[in-house]
Amino acid sequence: MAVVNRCSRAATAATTANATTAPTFAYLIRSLSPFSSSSSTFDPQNDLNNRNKPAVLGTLKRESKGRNVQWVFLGCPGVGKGTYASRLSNLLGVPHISTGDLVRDELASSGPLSSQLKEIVTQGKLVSDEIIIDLLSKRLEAGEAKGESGFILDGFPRTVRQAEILEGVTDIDLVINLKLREEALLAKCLGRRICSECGGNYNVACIDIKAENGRPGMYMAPLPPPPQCASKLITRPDDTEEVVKQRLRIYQAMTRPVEDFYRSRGKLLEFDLPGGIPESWPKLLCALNLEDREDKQSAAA
Ligand SMILES: Nc1ncnc2c1ncn2[C@@H]1O[C@H](COP(=O)(O)OP(=O)(O)O)[C@@H](O)[C@H]1O
Repeated sequence: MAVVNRCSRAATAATTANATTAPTFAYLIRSLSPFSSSSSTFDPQNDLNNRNKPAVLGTLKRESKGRNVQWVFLGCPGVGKGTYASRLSNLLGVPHISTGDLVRDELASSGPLSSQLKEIVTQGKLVSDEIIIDLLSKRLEAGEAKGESGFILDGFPRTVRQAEILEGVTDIDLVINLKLREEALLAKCLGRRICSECGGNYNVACIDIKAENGRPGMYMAPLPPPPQCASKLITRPDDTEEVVKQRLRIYQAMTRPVEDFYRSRGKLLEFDLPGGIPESWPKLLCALNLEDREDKQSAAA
């Protein structure tokens, strides 16, 4: 995918050379104990003037200090964090790091943590901050060794403590808070399918919410697998109705406060998904002042 910087704001960080390194394992672990307080970049005047707009979109150049973007995706289970984080990662050339994927990789590896994690994940609970930071640190460290810089985090931070630890070790430029109507979230989770062979993500749910009481309708087409994956689809064990409802409750209790954490620092970009990918992707790019030339060309073809 080709990226064009339309207004020189969000994309600036993506196109400049690497100047700082990703947080390292040692940094993150050191910050765990004793518990470190956050290094706030809160600017009350800026925040007051930009109630609905993250200050960071206007000041990204200064905050990014010439390195690749360090963005975070927030949002309820099923909202589509993985889909949009992965698209942006391709567009901006930075790694998409999903802590959910790290947990699932660890589960699949049958390592020492595996059985402990299985119990937690299948109950829809959160893994401890210590374990998740350990997994994330190892992933960042491996990426650093390969020359990666910047990241789009998906699924981290999920608690205020995780956000504070992250804040203590590196600057997050922007936090994209994806939002979707509640009635669509459960259906989207239950419709998720993964190809057991290639790892591709699909969704068999067709969301068709009718307009009602002045509220507009919403349509999200399924994302069907290609024929070669159709017979190899699996469902995540934590995508059952009972577990998804539990994950949604935990999101409200543990992760909702993370939105306030970043809102108060002027870093939160609220994005209401208007529908499926064809509608939402161009609007998200527009909100980020980015343009996907290849996407436009293929749409025009
Ligand atoms: N930052 C985190 N902190 C604690 N647990 C996590 C974190 N990220 C992932 N997990 C664990 O992995 C599971 C799957 O995460 P993820 O794929 O991000 O799911 P979701 O679809 O709920 O966003 C979570 O329910 C939780 O058990």
